[in-house]
Amino acid sequence: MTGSTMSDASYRDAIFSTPLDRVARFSFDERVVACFPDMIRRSVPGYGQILGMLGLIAARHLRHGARVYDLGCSLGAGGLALAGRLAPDAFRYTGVDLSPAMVARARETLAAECPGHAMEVIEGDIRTLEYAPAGMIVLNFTLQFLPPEDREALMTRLFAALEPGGVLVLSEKIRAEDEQENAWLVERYHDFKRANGYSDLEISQKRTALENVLVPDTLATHHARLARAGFSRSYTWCQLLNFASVVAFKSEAFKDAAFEDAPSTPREA
Ligand SMILES: Nc1ncnc2c1ncn2[C@@H]1O[C@H](C[S@+](CC[C@H]([NH3+])C(=O)[O-])CC(=O)[O-])[C@@H](O)[C@H]1O
Ligand SMILES: O=C(O)C(=O)Cc1ccccc1
Repeated sequence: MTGSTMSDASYRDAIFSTPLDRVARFSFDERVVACFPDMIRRSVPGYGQILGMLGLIAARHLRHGARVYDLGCSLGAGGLALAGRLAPDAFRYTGVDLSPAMVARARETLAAECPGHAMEVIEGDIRTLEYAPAGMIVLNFTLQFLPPEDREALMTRLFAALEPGGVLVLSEKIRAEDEQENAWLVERYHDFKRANGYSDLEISQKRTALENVLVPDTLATHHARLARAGFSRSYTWCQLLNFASVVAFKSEAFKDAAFEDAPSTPREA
């Protein structure tokens, strides 16, 4: 490989910059992959900070050598962040993504950037994947793209896959319960995008493309769903405008119980 690896190739996001007769549903195709690092950094407040915290959360909560799933890993940014913080024997990374274009690029990037670390990327649907036991599961802006009716079943399966004492990190675009508060957050979010160089046309066309594709929940909905899935505790540790990140813990108390017997009702830590 010469000075610049394939993984460095990222273009400025101009996908919605020209007027479109018909705005198609947003999808993670080749065009999005080509500009994805620029798109996500200019579009998600706190994205870099949340990635940076993954290593710190893992350092505190991950059993040495345990598996980390990064679900909807896109280009493997979560894996890069963890490998930058943790020793090669501290964890085994499994990224999963449905988009073949994302998976191909993620594999190249992680192979080039994380020598010595155990990094794999699976092309698949996180709703149907057979999960191995894991010490940490990351969903960084992925659950929001699943049909709302599929979200609870996934969280229940992830709870079952987590080892006792394991941690889940769930980052999401959120909706505020109160309509006025929500409108204020969305307006300031559009200001944030404008300040990051997006035009009104880009903001409005992307908004149309994301309708019924990215469906945000409220934080209350997330916490209640996590509790129903079995998580003993969940905390919102980060919120910037209408983007937030939550950690949820599987109690050590499950150590004495068979994995399959984990109850679907919440328990105290
Ligand atoms: N059912 C599914 N199964 C697997 N993958 C899926 C599914 N649905 C969507 N995806 C994948 O979830 C990812 C969401 S992006 C995650 C950013 C990353 N986590 C990051 O930290 O850079 C978030 C965003 O673009 O706002 C895409 O790569 C989809 O292909
Ligand atoms: O751009 C938006 O409006 C978002 O909600 C964030 C985002 C970032 C990358 C892909 C899709 C949505």
